[in-house]
Formats: sequence, structure tokens, C-alpha cells
Amino acid sequence: MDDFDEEDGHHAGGPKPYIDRQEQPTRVGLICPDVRGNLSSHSIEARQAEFEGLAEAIHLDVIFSEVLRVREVRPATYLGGGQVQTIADRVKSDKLDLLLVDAPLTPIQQRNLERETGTKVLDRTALILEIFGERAATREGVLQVELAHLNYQKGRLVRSWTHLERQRGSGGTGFMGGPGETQIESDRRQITDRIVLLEDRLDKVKKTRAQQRAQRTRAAIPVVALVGYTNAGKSSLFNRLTGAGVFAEDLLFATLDTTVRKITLPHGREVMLSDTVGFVADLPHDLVAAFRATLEEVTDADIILHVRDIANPDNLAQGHDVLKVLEELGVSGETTPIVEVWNKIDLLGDQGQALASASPVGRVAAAMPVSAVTGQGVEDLLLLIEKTLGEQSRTYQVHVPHSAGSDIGWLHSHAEVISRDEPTEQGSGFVVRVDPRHKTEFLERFNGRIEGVES
Ligand SMILES: Nc1nc2c(ncn2[C@@H]2O[C@H](COP(=O)(O)OP(=O)(O)OP(=O)(O)O)[C@@H](O)[C@H]2O)c(=O)[nH]1
Ligand SMILES: [Mg+2]
Repeated sequence: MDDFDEEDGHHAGGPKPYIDRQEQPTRVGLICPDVRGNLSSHSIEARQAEFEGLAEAIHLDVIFSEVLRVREVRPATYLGGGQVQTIADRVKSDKLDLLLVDAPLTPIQQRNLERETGTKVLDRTALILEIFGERAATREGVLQVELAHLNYQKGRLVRSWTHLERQRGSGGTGFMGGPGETQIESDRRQITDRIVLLEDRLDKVKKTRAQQRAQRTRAAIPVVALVGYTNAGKSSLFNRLTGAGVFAEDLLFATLDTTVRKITLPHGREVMLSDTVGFVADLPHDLVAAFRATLEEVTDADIILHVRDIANPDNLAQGHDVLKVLEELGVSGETTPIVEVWNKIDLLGDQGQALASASPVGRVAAAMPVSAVTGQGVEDLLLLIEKTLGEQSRTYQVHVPHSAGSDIGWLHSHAEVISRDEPTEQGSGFVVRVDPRHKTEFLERFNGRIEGVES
């Protein structure tokens, strides 16, 4: 793939997916604990359906999926004793390879559950990391996932699970059937070393990206970032707007890497549109942190398009989850205009009624119902993007003397030059459009030479 694999003799491609497609599919049981007093805004049905979707995202064979009422979380096993026993029986009778629990399990809970059920147990975070591990394609994605993986793994003693161990062979850093217990201590030291190494490499990746972004900023092309819950339709919309063939599928976390394409808005203005990784409820902190480099497209965006699957009954709670992740990234409706895209309106029975009762989450600049599949509303969305950008930028008339060559250069690289008068002896008059991010510098540089402003 690239040089970094040889560099340190580590395995290629970061955490290896443990599923061997030659072998039989992994038989899993899903447990969705419904904890009393839990303040989740998602309905338990939505959570369960999503958890099944996550398992299917890496093609696990879901043998059963059950909601278990938990009156009180037990520190030792999370679930109640009777429940654990029932599950253990089920593991045997259904010949399960793996149990997935939709909860944040402590390392101790995970170990005890594994011991008492006699099978490998993974929690929600581990499953999400496993999906990301399988999906990561670019060098950056691989680095980020591996870093998140290692940070998660560091605090856990991973029990060897011989069957999986045999399936996946040796040498992976994935924790599905991770290293044997005897190795753990030395592994832990290696993990820490590797974390330092990865962070260093990600820093370099970040610098490259920063340079690329700086070039775009200099070219004054605004960035419009698509964000949203996984499966909301970001990539479908991206493809419709750009004609690009980005992978879009009914699959959670279909997209992992950011893709950027230039598009032209109806009145000729160009913007960079970026498609990004989807968010999900309880996205592991380490993962958000690790993906910061990729998500810098979002933190730097001039406009955020928050894509919501308006036909999903759970979409309001999903919308709030997205705002939470954005907040972790330091982005909100206060810092960046957010336009909500209410996608999948083709799936609504009574569109008028459904949309009348829909409402934006958080502070938004505007909302636009669309269908990425039929194209309905998409043209209006482009106009809305143009208008929102226009509201932010201002048009100025400035006068620049011939001696100030560098100022003319600055205008061409940082602003949009709309027109230039015939030069006179005193210099030239320009009409330029300036984005908010360049406004301060513009006002300082052209102080005293601004002859008119229009918004
Ligand atoms: N009916 C309908 N389906 C849609 C629409 N937009 C997207 N979809 C479907 O929704 C599924 C998810 O679409 P994607 O574009 O992959 O969603 P995404 O937000 O990029 O998902 P991730 O990359 O997994 O975060 C696909 O099966 C799409 O065909 C729409 O407007 N109407
Ligand atoms: Mg996508």
C-alpha cells in the first residue's frame, strides 16, 4: 500500500478485520439492554434496529437480537444474573461465536460476561471500531482507526478466543480475538509505543491537509460540508450534486473518508463540497478525536449541510446526536451557518403533513426538504446554499493605486474580483466580493480606500 508498513515491520493496513470470508459467517447474538431510567432520546426499537444494522454492516450473521430490561446495571456483569444464565444457554444451543452488547461495558464486565457465557463479548464501541477498521481505505483512515483502536484496547486485557484466533491468524491489532493473555503486558508497552508513532504520523497527515486547505482558502473557494447521521443520505446527495460515484449504500458507515469536489452553484459561484463520515449515537470519544483530521473539513466549513433522514421516525434524536458530535468538534450554529437538509421526502406518505410537523434541531440558518434519489428540491437547495453564502459575504468597491501591486494580487487570491475599471493615472477601481473569513484582513489592508459597500 505505502511505505509505512515496511517502515516498522508492522502488519499492513492497520487492524485486520477478523472475519475470514472463506470460513462460515460468524454467528452472533445481539443484546440491547433497556436500562431503567436511561435518558436516551432514542426509542429502544430504534436502538435495536440500529444495532442490528451495525452488526450487518460487517456482515455478521445475526442469529438472535433481544431487548433485555435492566433494572439496575450490575458492576460485575452489567446484566442480571438470571439474564446472563439465559444467554449462556442460548450461546450453547445456538452455537454462537460472538455476543454483542449495545452498551458501554467496562473491561471487567466484558471479561466476566465472556467467562460466564463462554463466548467472545464485544460492546458497542468495539463493534463500531471493528466496522471502521474494515472500512478504512486511505492511509489516513487506516491510521485514525488504528489509533482509536489502540486507545480503546489499552485499558483492556483482551482474552484470547481460540476459534477466532485461528480464523484470523496472528499479528493483528484488532481486538476481536486479540493477543493471548500472557502477551498482554508486553503488548501494552508496544501499544503505547505504537500510539506515539501513529500520533506522529497523523500529525504529518494533518499538516499536508492543512496545506491543501490553505491553498483552497487562498483561492477563496468556500467549503460546504455534508454532515449527518449514518445512512441519512449524505453520499447520495453528494453524488447527485457532483455527479461523482461515491459509494452510497444502505449500510451503516458506508463512507469513512472525506471526499471533496468542486461544484458550480446556479449563478456561477464555485464551492468545494465535502462528503464525510456519518455520525452515530454514542460515537466513541477516541474515534471522534482520531477522526479530527478528516473532520477538519467540517470545522473549517463555510456552510454545514446537516443531512437528516426525515422519513426515519428516530430522526430527531439522530439530529441531536449529530449536533453533539459537532459540538465536540467545536462547531455549532453560532460558529458556522447550518442548513438542514431534510432528505428522503420521497418516502413520506403525506409529505405536506409530515413536513409541517418537522422541526429543525438546534440553531439553523434554513431548512430544505429534498430527495437525493428523485432530485426533488435539490435545485432549490443549491440556490439556498448560494443565498446563505451571499448573506455572509459582502461586495466592496475599492480603489488601488498602481504602486500597490501586492494589494491587487491579494484581491485576486483572497477575494472574488467581480469587475475592474479601466485604469487611470491614480490607479484602478475594483468591485470585489469578500467572504467573512477574509473580511478583517481586507478591512485592514484597504483601510481608507474603500469607496462603497453592498451586502
Ligand atoms: N428513498 C430514498 N432513499 C435514499 C435517499 N437518499 C439516500 N437514500 C438511501 O439511503 C441509503 C444511505 O444512503 P447514503 O448516501 O449511503 O447515506 P450516507 O449518509 O452517506 O451514509 P454513511 O456513509 O453510511 O454515513 C442508501 O440506500 C440510499 O439509496 C432519498 O432521498 N430517498
Ligand atoms: Mg456516505
